[in-house]
Amino acid sequence: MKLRFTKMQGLGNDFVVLDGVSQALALSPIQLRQLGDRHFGVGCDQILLVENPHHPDADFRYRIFNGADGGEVEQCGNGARCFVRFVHDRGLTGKRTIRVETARGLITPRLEDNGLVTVDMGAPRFSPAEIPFIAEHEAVSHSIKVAARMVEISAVSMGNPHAVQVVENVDNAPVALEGPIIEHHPLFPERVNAGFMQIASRSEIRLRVYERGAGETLACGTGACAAVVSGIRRGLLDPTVQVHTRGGELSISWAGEGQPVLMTGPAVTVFEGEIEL
Ligand SMILES: N[C@H](CCC[C@H](N)C(=O)O)C(=O)O
Repeated sequence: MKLRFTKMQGLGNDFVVLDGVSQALALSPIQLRQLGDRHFGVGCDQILLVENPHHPDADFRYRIFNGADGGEVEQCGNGARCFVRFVHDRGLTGKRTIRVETARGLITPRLEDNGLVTVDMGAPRFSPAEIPFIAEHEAVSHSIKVAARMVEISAVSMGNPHAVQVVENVDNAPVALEGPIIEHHPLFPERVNAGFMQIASRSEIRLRVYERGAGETLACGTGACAAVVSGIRRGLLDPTVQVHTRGGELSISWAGEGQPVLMTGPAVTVFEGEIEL
């Protein structure tokens, strides 16, 4: 079948975005993997499928599939910003603040006058069962065995699971070695996104994320949220933090337990295309 798509990126985290509102779309895992393949398909970190909502309070539903394995996941921060630009630029809504149904609840992105997008990502969750993470109790951090060493990680859910560690310098952090080991760690039954955070100051971090089902990406929006939240809980960060990723900057704010995480950053349309699947 011939499929029209829009290629987008948020800080270099790139997406194939599909309009499931104007047309009914149902793609198989094989077709999703083909879309995500950078050699035999379009190529992207994630595929975003925009649909009409099921939830009565939502304007849209958006589903997220990791490009490398076609697996459906609960949340995507950079994708949420691209989603807003997509529905706005395609005239699917005249609203600038949108209620969006995701697999793990409602989020509220807003298209700002300056072209950036601010997303209320909802409140982070820390209980092991909600991550999910196999642990006796909730804690700010847990020591887990990774290769030949013990690593202190903070387990956080932004709807999707994150394990964040603090490193001296992200440029020489063991992302390639430890990322896949943490992603597939037996203590994370649904796998996990592995964050490597360098504390530059109380209001600035540098971050690299080895993403579940995608490998290291140039930026990870939910990873930035999880890193800032874990840094605040460790007493290392203030409530508003500039996050320097390899793809650019995000601003993340969190006022504390039970409060939503706010993320602000860019969303860019790269090109429109058509592919025979
Ligand atoms: N790989 C993630 C989904 C995409 C998250 C990321 N691209 C973001 O911007 O939050 C997961 O499996 O949970």
